[in-house]
Amino acid sequence: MLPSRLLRSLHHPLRRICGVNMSSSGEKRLRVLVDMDGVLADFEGGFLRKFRARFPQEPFISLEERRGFWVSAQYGELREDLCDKAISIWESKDFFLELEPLPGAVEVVKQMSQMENTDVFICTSPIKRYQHCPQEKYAWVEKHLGHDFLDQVILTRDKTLVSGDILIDDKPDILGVESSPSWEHILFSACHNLHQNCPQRRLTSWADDWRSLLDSKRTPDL
Ligand SMILES: Cc1cn([C@H]2C[C@H](OP(=O)(O)O)[C@@H](CO)O2)c(=O)[nH]c1=O
Ligand SMILES: [Mg+2]
Repeated sequence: MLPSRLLRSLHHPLRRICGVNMSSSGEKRLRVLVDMDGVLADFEGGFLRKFRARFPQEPFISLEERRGFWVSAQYGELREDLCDKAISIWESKDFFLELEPLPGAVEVVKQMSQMENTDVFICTSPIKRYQHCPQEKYAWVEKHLGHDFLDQVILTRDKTLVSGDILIDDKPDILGVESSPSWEHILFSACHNLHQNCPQRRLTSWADDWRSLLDSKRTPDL
């Protein structure tokens, strides 16, 4: 490990060679990965609204009764054919684009990305039926966060490959080919994970103290 004063005096490319992600003031930058569905965009609320509108005669699962990450799994348990009916909702055009932002989400992401020594990326998985979803995820970010924020979008089916200090995500188990991802997974509370006893630290909503959470990951200036 190089002494901090020497590190600070190094030019940017050399800092990179040393593997240290430092700002020009010499402080380490914090890289925050923020999930989209269930964290920024209200997937569960949007799904329920559209499911009930499209299948008004069918039984549905209220948000209070939701258990387990996969919506289609719980609908399939309710009645086998409801699994495919559920899937048809998020495979439809405009489903992802028309999701409402979760309370506070847009404001917090804007504030977070303006914080000193903080890089914010949206890290989201598209569904494999790709006709609408990937394009609509970009369009959602442009609509709610602005065109420039498109530089901060990472679409991947494997979040373990993305490097960061924290990943704020509502899915309790985030698995992939990398068995030791660089990020700490912060579980964002959602109707489907509220009753689960998960080992991760939680952010209960965007009204929760996300600033302290970020600060807890910042390493003091060397
Ligand atoms: C099928 C399904 C997808 N999703 C979200 C998670 C992924 O987005 P994200 O990574 O932004 O949370 C996306 C593709 O699976 O849809 C749910 O949240 N619940 C579901 O039941
Ligand atoms: Mg999610």
